[in-house]
Amino acid sequence: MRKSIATVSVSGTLIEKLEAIAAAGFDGVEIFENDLLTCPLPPEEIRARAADLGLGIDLYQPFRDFEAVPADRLERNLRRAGHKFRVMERLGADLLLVCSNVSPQAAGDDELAAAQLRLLAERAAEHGIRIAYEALAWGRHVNEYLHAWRIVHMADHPNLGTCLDSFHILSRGSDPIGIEAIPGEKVFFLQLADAPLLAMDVLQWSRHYRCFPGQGGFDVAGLVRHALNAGYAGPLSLEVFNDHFRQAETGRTARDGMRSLIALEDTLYGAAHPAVPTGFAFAELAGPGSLSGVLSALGFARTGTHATKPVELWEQGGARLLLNATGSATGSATGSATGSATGSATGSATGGDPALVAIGLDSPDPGAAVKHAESLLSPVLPRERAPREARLDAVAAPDGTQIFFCDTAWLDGFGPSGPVPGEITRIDHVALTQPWHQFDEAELFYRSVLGLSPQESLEVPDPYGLLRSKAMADPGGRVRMVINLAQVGTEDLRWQHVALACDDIVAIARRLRAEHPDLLLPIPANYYDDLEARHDDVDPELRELGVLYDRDEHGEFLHLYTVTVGRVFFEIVQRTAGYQGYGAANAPVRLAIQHAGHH
Ligand SMILES: O=C(O)c1ccc(O)c(O)c1
Ligand SMILES: [Mg+2]
Repeated sequence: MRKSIATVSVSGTLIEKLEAIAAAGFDGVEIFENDLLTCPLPPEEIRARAADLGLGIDLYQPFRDFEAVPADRLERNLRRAGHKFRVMERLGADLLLVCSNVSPQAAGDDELAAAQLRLLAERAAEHGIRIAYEALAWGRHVNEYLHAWRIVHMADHPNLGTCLDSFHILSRGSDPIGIEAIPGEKVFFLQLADAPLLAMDVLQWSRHYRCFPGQGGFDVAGLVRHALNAGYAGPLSLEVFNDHFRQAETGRTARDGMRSLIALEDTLYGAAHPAVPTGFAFAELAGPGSLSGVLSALGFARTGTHATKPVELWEQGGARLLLNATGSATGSATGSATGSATGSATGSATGGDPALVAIGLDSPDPGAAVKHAESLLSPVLPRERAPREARLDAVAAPDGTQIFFCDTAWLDGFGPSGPVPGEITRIDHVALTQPWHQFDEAELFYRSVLGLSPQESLEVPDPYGLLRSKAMADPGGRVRMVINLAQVGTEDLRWQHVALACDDIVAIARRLRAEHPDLLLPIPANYYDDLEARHDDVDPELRELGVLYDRDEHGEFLHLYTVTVGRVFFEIVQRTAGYQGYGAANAPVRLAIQHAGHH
């Protein structure tokens, strides 16, 4: 389908926006009036630049507060519209978005609204222009899409149709099934935006928190399906007002928008994800020395050294960690030695401190997984194949973390290794703090490229700010990823952690307290006083051991944390009876203690 995007969705000047939008592969744009008014070029030149870039100008918008007004205001509104029509002719745009009137002067009179919109459509027709009437969710009288359609139907003019906007429809909780009652050819335009599910004033929600489909909580694909069923054949056009997108890198946001539409089309056409990962093969930590002591203390044993690279394999139960002694941007030793070529941020951000640089995922079909990732515009990392080295398919996540799709052959590079019995059974989850402007991009990446489904979304208080957190998991709960966004004053908080699953955390905690008392994060007595006030059946030994506790409707969660080394710390977790969360209630306690250790 034709893919478009409103210029308001990305940062930059109008020309920068057009260039980035074209580079990302879009077919067309909606030009926002503000971008035109602030552009030094005349409309004819903007038109020429767009044409040179291969972009159609699919829509010009918005035209506000037109309909259902007193006669004197109608005259002024028509005069204003006439001016816009001439601008649009110079621009080569033939569709004008008119959004429903928000003014207190508007009358709640559908017949008046229809008559005046008909008049507008007649004037527009003289210029070869069509009008798409859109119900804003906060319109004074018209704020439901079917209401806007009733007025369009009543006005009955070939140059007047409706514009559907997924945000306005879904934010009000309207059922999008009603779209199927609108003749497809009368839907002149379809705007798409997702949003996190927030309980707030709808105008503020729309103007600051919209995001690309697949980054929020709306079923945007479901709505599009209704429009297609109705016979809609126009563009899918992203229209996103977002405070972060307005500041982020233009090209990157445009590409992410394109990724979102490609993923949406995959959903629409029922393309099943070709290779959802089935488990963690490994987590790779780069940075010399200090981590091996922590791993030994946690019960890991070094079981192999890579044939050609300074990388060690450490194992315990089904958990595998790679220690990469280089700690440099050359990144993962398992597959490519040139991850930096993709613009990986990992190395430079690490600055030599231990950091998590790569995640290996057990994949039912690594080749298909990487092809799918590539179709979603993820940078595929170059592969090197040294003797005895497994060929590995990898892509870069938005923050530069390398994601490897593995079959079991990757282990061959480390020579024969036997099972290492121990208390740890496997990797439970990996948590990565994202740069502030890449959080939404990371969510879309993990959802679309890996096929993970969103779980809980939280805001966690930290002593110096607020941490936004989002969890995602595969259907079997074997691959769990948590992405965090640190909004913590001036400090660049970039912690990452690997959570390790076990079946008896009390035994592990007893041993660690006895043998490595400085390794564990100390938990305040106030925490346990409160815990005992909330639950009268919690094992009192948890207090002595510093084990944290949570429960949900399914089961219990016990966990503890190590101190942080470089950017990395470890968590040990024990889930019982299908507990699905991550101990969110305890996150503020952890953050406060971690910060205390850093000051
Ligand atoms: O926020 C607004 O005013 C606004 C304007 C035009 C639109 O298409 C829209 O969805 C919202
Ligand atoms: Mg809109």
